Amino acid sequence: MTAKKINAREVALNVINEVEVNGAYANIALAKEINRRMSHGQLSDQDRRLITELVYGTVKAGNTLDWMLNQYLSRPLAKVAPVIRNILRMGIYQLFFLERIPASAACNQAVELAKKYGHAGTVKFVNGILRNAARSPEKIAYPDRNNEPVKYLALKYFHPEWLIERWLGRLGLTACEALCQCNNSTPPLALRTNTVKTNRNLLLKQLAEEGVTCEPSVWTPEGIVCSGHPGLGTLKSLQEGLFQVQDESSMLVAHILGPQPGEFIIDACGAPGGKTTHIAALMGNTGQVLSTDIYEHKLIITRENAARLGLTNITTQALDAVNLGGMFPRKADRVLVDAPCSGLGVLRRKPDSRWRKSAAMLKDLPKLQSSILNSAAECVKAGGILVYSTCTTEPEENQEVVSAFLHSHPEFSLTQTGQYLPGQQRPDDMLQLWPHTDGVDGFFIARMERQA
Ligand SMILES: C[S@@+](CC[C@H](N)C(=O)[O-])C[C@H]1O[C@@H](n2cnc3c(N)ncnc32)[C@H](O)[C@@H]1O
Repeated sequence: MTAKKINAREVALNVINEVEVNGAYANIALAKEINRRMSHGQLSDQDRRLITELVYGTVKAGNTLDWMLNQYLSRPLAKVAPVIRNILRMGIYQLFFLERIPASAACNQAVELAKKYGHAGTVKFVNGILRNAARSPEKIAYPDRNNEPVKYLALKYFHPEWLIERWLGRLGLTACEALCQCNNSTPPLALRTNTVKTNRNLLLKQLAEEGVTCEPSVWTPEGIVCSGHPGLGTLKSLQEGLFQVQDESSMLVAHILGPQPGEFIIDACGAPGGKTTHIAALMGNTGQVLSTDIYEHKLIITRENAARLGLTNITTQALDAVNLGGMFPRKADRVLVDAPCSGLGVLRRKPDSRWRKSAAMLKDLPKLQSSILNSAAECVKAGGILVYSTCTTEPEENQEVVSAFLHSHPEFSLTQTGQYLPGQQRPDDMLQLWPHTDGVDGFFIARMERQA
């Protein structure tokens, strides 16, 4: 029996609708749909690539596509039915951003979808708008870069204006533009060698044999950066626990914490265990890492990772980290607080994440981050180390949380965090990494020491 031929654009439309109408996460909804169709043999590699490109592009460029469509519409786009709106968005995305797709194909396919999901009126409407856009692309004139930089950057690079306003004020136009550009690029896949089972050279060799194009990371001694690879799930080296997927900047955190064999270490916001398993490996599978998280279902993944990597020095406990201090007072040699944060340093990882953030988060999160840090700090022994990290770029969640903590905790002092980097050291007291200047995920790390 031959597998039913599927329409890649229709699959993409269904995923985009899931994201827009039901609030699904684009990467999860897309992976689910692709896996389901692959298992039924319905998708070629070419289909898979086109669907991914259409979903990621349409979701990521949402604001710009709506602005573009409004240049050709005589009524507000918001009044158009969601499914038709998404057909239009996907159509105009192909017209303006996917050069290899002929305009006629983009229009015809959109019309076919409108026939299936709309009525005679909507078919005419979709056809009219997209053919007009294809005929008159000059109607799309971006705001002037120097006179209206916020609007220009927001539309040109698909970012919310509130975020551009923030970054523009702090970074200036050139750097802000570079950051936005970087947020639209595909990040490389980074792997952390599991040093309990192998070493980086051996793993590089095995990965090459498995068809992975990769090279050593310059940031950490166990990091590997891949520029091409087959499906991760197919790699024997993954099943054998020879590596953990983890971005290079995230790998720096455990090095800066500096775990030693035999110690007792608490990872206060530990799931799904990227840093927990790194700490445990740096301890040579000795001592104990207590990895806590508020969600038990996430700790299951931590335990699965630990088992796959062959690490037996990890225990997990579901708890609210704001209560940690009373539970393990002065018991730990080192404590890591990898706090829940806005994630503004990792926007390039998920196409819809930039549209899920709000300025309000930057008011609410610091309160939780401070409560967790204050409580977790009580677990640190005299002479012990406390590290606070986030994957965001915003001072309210980073420098300001740490400064307020240090102000109210004179028994802790900041050590020069940049000095503890495993590669090239830096003079920074608190370390802020940026995608556009450092080429890694945006990350913040501060290392503190308890005197008494
Ligand atoms: C940035 S993620 C941690 C990532 C993890 N350290 C890693 O490297 O894989 C933050 C974690 O904090 C957890 N979390 C949020 N609020 C918490 C709380 N009040 N107490 C403990 N964990 C919390 C979240 O469930 C999330 O897993």
